[in-house]
Amino acid sequence: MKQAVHFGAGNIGRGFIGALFSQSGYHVTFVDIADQIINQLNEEKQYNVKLATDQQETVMITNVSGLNNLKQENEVVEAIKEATFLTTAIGPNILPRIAPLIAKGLMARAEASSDKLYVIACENQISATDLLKGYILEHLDEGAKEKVLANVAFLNSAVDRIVPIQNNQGSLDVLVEPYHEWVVETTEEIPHIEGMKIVPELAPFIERKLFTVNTGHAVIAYFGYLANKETIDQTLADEEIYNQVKATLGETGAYLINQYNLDPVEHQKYIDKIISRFQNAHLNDGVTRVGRSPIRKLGPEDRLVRPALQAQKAGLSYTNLAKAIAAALLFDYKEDEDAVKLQAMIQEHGVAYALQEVSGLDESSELAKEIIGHYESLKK
Ligand SMILES: NC(=O)C1=CN([C@@H]2O[C@H](COP(=O)(O)OP(=O)(O)OC[C@H]3O[C@@H](n4cnc5c(N)ncnc54)[C@H](O)[C@@H]3O)[C@@H](O)[C@H]2O)C=CC1
Ligand SMILES: O=P(O)(O)OC[C@H]1O[C@](O)(CO)[C@@H](O)[C@@H]1O
Repeated sequence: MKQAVHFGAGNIGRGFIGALFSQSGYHVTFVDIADQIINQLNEEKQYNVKLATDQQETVMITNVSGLNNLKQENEVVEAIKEATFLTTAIGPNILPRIAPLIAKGLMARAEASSDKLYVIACENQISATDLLKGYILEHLDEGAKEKVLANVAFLNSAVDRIVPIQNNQGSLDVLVEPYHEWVVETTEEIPHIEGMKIVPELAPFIERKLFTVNTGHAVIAYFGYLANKETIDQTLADEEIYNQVKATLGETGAYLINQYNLDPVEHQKYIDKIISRFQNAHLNDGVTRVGRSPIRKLGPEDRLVRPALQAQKAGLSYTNLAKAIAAALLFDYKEDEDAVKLQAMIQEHGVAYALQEVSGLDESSELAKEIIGHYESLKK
């Protein structure tokens, strides 16, 4: 049987990427540090993916097992030797931590076989696979690099499926939205995986997705949090926030249409479809999950700051994006490590310092001034 090794047996791992491999006839070895999930995967060897619809259709996912990367290094290396695909859905900040073990696996594989391996990081981050490749190469000497690179293709991708935090402690089952899109960039022929779309150039896809799905989601999460809402769909029922989301996606949309020559009517349909996905009450998706890791989300290349800077560069409006960035700076959720760190930074050094530090925005820039203005009004 064909083999896939997937790092991160969490929501996207089990609910999306691992499920597609299994449905394409692969055995999936999930690699994670969560003992409970790993043990359960090995005992039950299957789980259900449930669609968040009125009917709650269920798909059974079989041919799965698990390994703990902290305790079973050798077994992970062996699994990598046998795999056709190696994927991750673990969070961009975790990629450097798994890179040494992947490097070991790739080295052992290069010694043992010349079969091709496809490595794809499935994270909400532009060029996540390139980042992972960079971290892996740091752990290989020159000779090893050449050997490894001869038979490994590193492919960037964009992943889109909303998988909320699961309220089913002790179960491997995953509730997911019906919609999904997995776009992988390559010009070579690669083994067919159900639901994987191949494109020669990812930039328009990942920017369109990141600056519509993820920007829109972030706007809802941060304004929802400020308005004491619990979930994304509840927040969207608030007319003022709904209009704020539409206005912000109007700004990212104008940039995307201009940058990638998109058809404005088609792009508006894409925005409307995404807003309807956010309105799915079956997902019960918390604003604190979607707003998680605000330092990452306020990064210069991420879903809020990058489109604002790009819109500014193109002479387009970015005022609603600036307002959303201000709302993100007010996300003081105590259980989020990033949020706690960000609030401490703002408290100690002020918001202008945080914008410089986290988003790379100079306090004298037009964007920073506008964000700080909105920040002061929202704080009241
Ligand atoms: N949940 C969603 O709807 C979507 C998530 N994504 C992206 O997918 C990635 C994963 O997100 P989720 O599945 O939601 O997160 P999650 O928290 O459900 O899953 C992450 C998994 O990684 C594991 N993990 C953490 N540190 C590890 C380590 N050092 N070694 C091995 N395993 C480790 C955790 O135990 C957990 O099982 C993120 O980059 C996210 O942005 C992308 C699209 C949709
Ligand atoms: O996973 P991240 O990057 O923390 O962001 C939360 C996000 O997860 C998703 O639910 C799935 O893509 C996004 O739509 C949302 O913006």
